[in-house]
Parts: sequence; C-alpha cells; structure tokens
Amino acid sequence: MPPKRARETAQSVAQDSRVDQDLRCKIPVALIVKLGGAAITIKDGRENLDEKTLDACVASIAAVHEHECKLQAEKPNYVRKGIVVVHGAGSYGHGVAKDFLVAEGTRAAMRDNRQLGVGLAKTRLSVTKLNHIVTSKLVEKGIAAVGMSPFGAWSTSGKTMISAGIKAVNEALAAGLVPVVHGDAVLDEQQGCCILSGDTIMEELCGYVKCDRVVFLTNTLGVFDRPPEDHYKLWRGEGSRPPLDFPNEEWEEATKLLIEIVTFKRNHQNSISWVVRNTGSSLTGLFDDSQEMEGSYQRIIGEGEKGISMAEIETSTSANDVTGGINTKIESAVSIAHYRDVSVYIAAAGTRHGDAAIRGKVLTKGGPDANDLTIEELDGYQWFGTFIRKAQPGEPDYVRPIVTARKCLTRLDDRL
Ligand SMILES: Nc1ncnc2c1ncn2[C@@H]1O[C@H](COP(=O)(O)OP(=O)(O)OP(=O)(O)O)[C@@H](O)[C@H]1O
Ligand SMILES: C=C(C)CCOP(=O)(O)O
Repeated sequence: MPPKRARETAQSVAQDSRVDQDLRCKIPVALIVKLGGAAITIKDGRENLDEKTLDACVASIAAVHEHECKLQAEKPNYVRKGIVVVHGAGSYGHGVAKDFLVAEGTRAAMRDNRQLGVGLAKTRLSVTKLNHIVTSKLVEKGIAAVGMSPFGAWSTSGKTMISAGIKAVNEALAAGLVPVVHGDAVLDEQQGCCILSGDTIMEELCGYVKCDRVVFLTNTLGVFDRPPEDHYKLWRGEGSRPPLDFPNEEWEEATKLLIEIVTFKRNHQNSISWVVRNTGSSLTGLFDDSQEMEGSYQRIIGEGEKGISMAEIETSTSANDVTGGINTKIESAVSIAHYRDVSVYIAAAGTRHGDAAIRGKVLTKGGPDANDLTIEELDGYQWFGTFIRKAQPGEPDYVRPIVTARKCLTRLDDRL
C-alpha cells in the first residue's frame, strides 16, 4: 500500500454516510466548474491576472447559461438548470498565504497570532479581489453571478471540514443566481486557521448538489504521468507561440496524458481504487508486481485513504502553492467521480478542450471493445484532457490508450 500523503489543505468529508440529506440541493444543476488559479492567473507572480484565459472561461460558461435560457424560453415546463462556479487563488493568495504560513495556522512555531491574523487578512484581501474580478466578468455577460466567500460559513477542525456553506449555495441556486465560490483562508477549531482549496470545495459541493458534469480547468491539458514541466504549460501572451524546439522530442514521446481514469471499489475494502487503462511503456516500472506487464491489463495506480494515492504518478507542486497542487485536484476529482457517479473532466482552460468540457460536448464514443480512443470527437476534433468516471457494474477490461504528448501538441494551438 503506497504511503499516505501529508495533507496540505483542508479535507472534505462529503462521502455518502456523512452527507446531511436535508441539505441536498433540489435545483437541477448543469455544471459545477472550477477555474484553476494556475489558468486564470500567472501563478508564479503576485496578483497577476491571465485575462485572456479568464475571458475564454467566462465565454464558455455564458454559452451554457444562454443554452439553458433558450431551453426555458422554448419549453414552457422546462426548469432552467443552474451553474456553480468555483475558482482557485493562483497568484491571488498562494504566495501571501505561504509568506505567513496560513495553512499551518498556530501549529507553525516561531510565529505570533497577530502575524497569523495579518496573513489571513491579506490572503483574504487577495482572493476576494480575484473573486470580484471573476464575478464582474460573469455579470458583464448577463449572468446573475454572486460572489460567495467561504470564510465565516465554512470551517475546519485540524484541517477537516466541520461546516460548509451549502445552505447559502442552495438558496442562491433556488433564487436563480450563479454562486461564485473561491478557495479561501478559513477558521480552524484546532489550529486557528487553514487554507481551504477550491478543489476541496468542489468535492464538498458535489456531495450536495447533483449536476450533469463536473469540470476542473487548469493550465495543462489534464493529468500526465509525470510533471508537464514549464515548457509544456500553456504558453501565454498575445499571439505567443511555443519556440520551434518546444518541447523536445524525447520528452514528448516519453510523457503520457492520462485520458481516462476509472474508479472502483474492491470487495471488502472501504477505499476507492482507480486505474488507468493500458498505461503504455512509460509507466512500466510502476506496475503492481502481481499484474502481468501486458498493455491490456488494468494497472492499479492509486490506493489508500479514500482510495487515492499519488504514489505512482509523478507530480510536482510549484514553490508558491499551499494546497497540494495537482494532487489535491486528482484526489477531489476521483472522489467526486466515485461517490457521485458523475463524469468529471480535467482540461485546459482557454482551449477548445476546456470549452467542450464546460459545454458538455465531449463525446465518449465506442463500446467496451473499442481498441482505439473513445473520448475524441468534438465537432470533428479529438478531445484532449483527463476524463474520470466510476467503473460500471460488470464492466469488462478493455483498452483505452493513453496519448503521447506529441499527439496532444498538434491541437494546442486551438486556444480560443
Ligand atoms: N503529473 C502532472 N500532471 C499534470 N499537471 C501536473 C503534474 N505534476 C505537476 N503538475 C502541475 O500542476 C499544475 C496544476 O495544478 P494547480 O493546483 O496549480 O492548478 P490550479 O487548480 O489551476 O491552480 P490553483 O490551485 O491556484 O487554483 C500545473 O501547472 C502542472 O504544471
Ligand atoms: C490560497 C488560497 C487562499 C486558496 C487556494 O485555493 P486553490 O487555489 O483552489 O487551491
């Protein structure tokens, strides 16, 4: 069993047994989407917005909203489905929270509470500034978006969620509004305060709000079997293009985008396990000893508390990050797919792939026997991202190839 990862951010407990049935949202919801801070801001800097990417995300959300309004106008009995937006902090929060060790709260030695309080206050000033920007952009598109900060309504004890502002989100949805929630600094019963990631908020919300699809947008195409590194992140700036030698061929061929993660529960175990089908040669060294080394066997790559461990996918976290980076996202996404049995997508913001995920236009074609990519067609384009779903009862083993980075690259100029 892989070692447990130390928890960097607050933890959701919204698994079935713990979900308060009275708080379940009664409004139909089309989409719960997280706009990753690494996508809508330049995460390495301080309060540095990536406006172009944010605008693209807002345009995609507005398209879903308009589609729902159109259905409502056309069909007299149609109940317009809601949308919930969550966003991360990126350069509006991670850096300042790191400076003041807000995530560790009073547990961190050598610090007085006054400084901690100032750190919490500064972190909140920054994330709420970003929340204002995101919410304003949605309102400009005619969406009745309302910024909703976790601080006050959401809290933790030893980094485990003890209260979540679900009622307020439900009420906003019932009033026809679009809640815009964000990663935040919150109060913690044991350690004074901690950081609550937007990824964890997604997991908690999905315990109460049933929706058609869940989307995490970030600045990479999806989950890779190793860190995409700086040269593979989406390049930014007006008309900017990757350099001609970007990225080098050896890296492209060796690195795989995990296009599908399937979650399942083994008999007599409480944990979720999850597999990537036919991982290809670059994960050879990671196979469970008991498994054959042929491509068509399923590879168990994660198992542990809540069934999820990052032990066998290589990841890295940026120096400024205080919430566990892509690891927290994968944990939350796997937990949502498994416990809520809903399709979850991790995709690149500001690309046609992210847009397709938001609009619900990613088609999962082909049956269990399909020997080729089955998550591919979007207006004739191949979809690149990571699709996460729960294994269906009796689902047979079959092969879904993982695409190489080189193949992905051919579509990366499709920035919206
Ligand atoms: N194996 C991996 N696959 C995909 N991304 C990875 C991997 N390892 C590291 N990363 C990094 O994870 C980053 C995305 O995670 P991160 O938590 O920063 O995203 P975010 O949700 O957009 O940001 P924020 O937490 O600020 O909201 C990418 O920039 C990527 O470089
Ligand atoms: C750093 C703060 C305050 C929130 C982090 O939320 P995330 O960016 O979604 O992980």
